[in-house]
Amino acid sequence: MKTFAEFGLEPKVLQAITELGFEESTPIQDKAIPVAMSGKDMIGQAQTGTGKTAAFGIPLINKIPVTEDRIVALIMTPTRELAIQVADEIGKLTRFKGLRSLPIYGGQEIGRQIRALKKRPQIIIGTPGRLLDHINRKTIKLEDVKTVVLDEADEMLDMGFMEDIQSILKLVPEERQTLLFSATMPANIQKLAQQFLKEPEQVSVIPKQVTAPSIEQAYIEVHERQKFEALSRLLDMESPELAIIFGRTKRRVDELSEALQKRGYSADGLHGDLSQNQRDNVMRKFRDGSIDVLVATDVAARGLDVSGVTHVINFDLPQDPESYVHRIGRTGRAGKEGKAWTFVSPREIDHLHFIERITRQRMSRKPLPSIAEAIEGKQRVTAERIIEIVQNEESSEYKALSIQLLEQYDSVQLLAACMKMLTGEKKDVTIELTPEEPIRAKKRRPDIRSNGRPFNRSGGGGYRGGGGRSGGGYRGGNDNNRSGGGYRGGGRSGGSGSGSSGYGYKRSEEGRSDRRPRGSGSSGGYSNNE
Ligand SMILES: Nc1ncnc2c1ncn2[C@@H]1O[C@H](COP(=O)(O)OP(=O)(O)OP(=O)(O)O)[C@@H](O)[C@H]1O
Ligand SMILES: [Mg+2]
Repeated sequence: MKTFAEFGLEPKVLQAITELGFEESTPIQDKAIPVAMSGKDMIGQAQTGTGKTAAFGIPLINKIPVTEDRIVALIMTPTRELAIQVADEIGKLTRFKGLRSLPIYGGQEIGRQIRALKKRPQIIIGTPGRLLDHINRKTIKLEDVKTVVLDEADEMLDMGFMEDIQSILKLVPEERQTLLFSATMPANIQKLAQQFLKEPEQVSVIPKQVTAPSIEQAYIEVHERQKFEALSRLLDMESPELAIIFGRTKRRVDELSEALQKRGYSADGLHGDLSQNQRDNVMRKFRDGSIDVLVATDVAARGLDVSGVTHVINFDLPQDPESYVHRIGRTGRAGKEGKAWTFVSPREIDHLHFIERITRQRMSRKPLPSIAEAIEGKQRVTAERIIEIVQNEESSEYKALSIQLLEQYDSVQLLAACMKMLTGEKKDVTIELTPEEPIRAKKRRPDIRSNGRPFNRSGGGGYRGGGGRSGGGYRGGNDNNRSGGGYRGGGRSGGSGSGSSGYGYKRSEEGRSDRRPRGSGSSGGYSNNE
């Protein structure tokens, strides 16, 4: 691991990194920053939550002169939320240097974006659809772009953005640097790379398995109709700080978040059919902790970095191994620990094993949490809250009455009554979810097993072959909608337990801004929200 000072970055960029609290570079940053600074094209792959954004962001910001007043860098992301989050991180990194960056995504009023573009940002972070819209309106010109980053390139392909990306890149001068990043690199990514990258250097930090080691993975075999009960017991037993629950379809997400609310959980849903305002709100509430359960489709699977996400629950089994890897990667980020639970119906068990094979990672089989475990979990949380109040001495105004009560009643009984009140009884409402079809095991190509390389990076012969999406309803329920979504004002931030892993994630306390929603990103860059 290096300190950032060793890369030969501008002092103002270094200062911003220090401000963010990054003390050492992560392994992918170690490898990718020098390559990016050399001007070469690059394919960068590393596990979820290992700092790929800064790996491309830092060299990008370092190389743009402050005097520049044209769009010289373009970053593309598959979803709106990700565009906003990346713009926020870029904004923070350029805080002292004072470059201007702007997120451009569907769902936000275009006039507002046009006005913001008049301030001459040097860096645009956008979703392909809306970018094209601006290009067609001539409100964005790409003739001066010198660096292009495709974040989550494989997902953009999967979402059918290939043509859009082609049209966009045709307008970018050949003389440019192109960087492509993702945690997963299915073989078809080579097609994109061949077309758009020039002799790219492959930079990857993939140890044995593609999922981050900090994530504990388990599954529960459960019938479709028992899933909700299983979920509510699991939530009680585990009492996550923040949890993301993935459902297969928009309807599922709507029903599930409503059902959770009815049962008294503080949950809300996110999917591509919500208005941008709604999406904004949900993300903001989740980031600042005013809801602690986010129910989402795969629209939230990629790239989102919300600190404090301790649990990911796959209420429905994901369609493919990549989706699994990215979904569970919303936890266990920046060296923190996380837990991933996956529900699988008996008929889907083959598909689960298929995912295990491709990710080269076993999930441990767990029984359905019992009612007793659920109750115990809830009581534990109550006890922790009580102890916290005791330790912080926050209850002195209750002392006089407490003494009186203790004179009359048994102390254990009193405390038990307090705990009962605090824990709250579960609201007894019947929940009926529309059942989802089980996922059928995907047709496997014979070369997958013989080749055995998860997320083959070397082209040819790997999982998914070169052929892009397989047809026939595979990924049918996915709703990553092309126009992306909007969450204004950034607020992502992830502190890591400093030095928790000795793996390059040290982050000093000053630099942490955990779960504090930020306003307009940072002073240097401007973001779209004002
Ligand atoms: N050198 C560093 N030290 C400490 N924390 C870091 C460092 N670099 C990045 N981080 C933090 O780690 C978290 C994850 O980073 P990032 O979102 O870039 O991950 P990623 O590799 O892009 O993951 P994904 O594959 O899910 O998109 C962020 O909160 C980021 O601020
Ligand atoms: Mg990322």
